[in-house]
Amino acid sequence: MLTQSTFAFIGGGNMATALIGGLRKRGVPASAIQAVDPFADARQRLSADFGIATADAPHAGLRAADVLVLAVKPQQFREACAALAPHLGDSLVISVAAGIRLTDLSRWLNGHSRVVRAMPNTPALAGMGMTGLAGPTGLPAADRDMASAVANAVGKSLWVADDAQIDAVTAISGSGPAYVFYFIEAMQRAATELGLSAEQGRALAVETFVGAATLAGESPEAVSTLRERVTSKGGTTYAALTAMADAGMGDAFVRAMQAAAARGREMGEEFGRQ
Ligand SMILES: NC(=O)C1=CN([C@@H]2O[C@H](COP(=O)(O)OP(=O)(O)OC[C@H]3O[C@@H](n4cnc5c(N)ncnc54)[C@H](O)[C@@H]3O)[C@@H](O)[C@H]2O)C=CC1
Ligand SMILES: O=C(O)[C@@H]1CCC=N1
Repeated sequence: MLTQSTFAFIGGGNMATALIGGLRKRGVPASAIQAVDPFADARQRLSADFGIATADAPHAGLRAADVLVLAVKPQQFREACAALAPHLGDSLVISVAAGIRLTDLSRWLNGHSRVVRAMPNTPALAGMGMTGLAGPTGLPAADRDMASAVANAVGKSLWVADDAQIDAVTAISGSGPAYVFYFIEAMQRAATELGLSAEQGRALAVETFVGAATLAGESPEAVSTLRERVTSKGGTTYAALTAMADAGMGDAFVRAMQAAAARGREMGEEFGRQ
């Protein structure tokens, strides 16, 4: 499916780079991918890294793209749609922008209905992304399959029932890598305070995340069971988890993700009003 199709990216930053890398790895030829970015540095990096054609603004050649991926910042989104609209053909349009609602995306593209809202994350750069997807009712099955295939080129994906749930996906897995990095940083800091080197702390923390996440992914058991199995009565883990509970960390984490989802909804209101 992917190797028979053509792709265009509007915005050539972090997320576009991850997705283009994934498509190339899945055998999509460089000649089947193009990108638009007003910044010369971004264009130069894309042609150097992937050998794809680039342009500084939307142009008639975009009509030929089977799939158009919108990967600009939410603040730049409406303007990018306005510049794209006159050159939009019958492409499937996939937006990865946080907060931008499907109805606004479609409206800014003059009622274009082949639209999908996707929320990937930066582990996509390592081929281990997780993407949430939502589409309008009536989205053709072939478009759904194509959006899944694009997302799966950089990891795994799941569909949610409606657009609003993408704000929840954003709060959990879109922003999620930052929470993990935050935790790794704290573990690294603790390691140095406990007499290990920063490098040792990083290796211990990173491998613990990789190992625990792999175990949780492979095990049919509840994650709470896996946690309990590490926690010997009166032992070291119990001491750590008690300190975390006393500090209200579990609740604070849930509140943090609620704040992220709320900000996503707020961005939808803020940018959708325009
Ligand atoms: N970074 C992340 O962890 C994630 C980001 N996203 C979403 O992906 C989108 C892109 O984010 P990043 O790649 O991190 O941003 P980025 O800043 O790395 O890339 C955005 C690119 O868009 C270009 N650009 C600006 N105005 C443009 C226009 N009018 N037409 C075409 N290109 C234009 C910029 O020059 C830049 O290269 C955002 O909407 C963000 O919400 C989604 C999931 C995760
Ligand atoms: O922080 C943000 O708004 C974007 C969306 C998900 C990750 N980064």
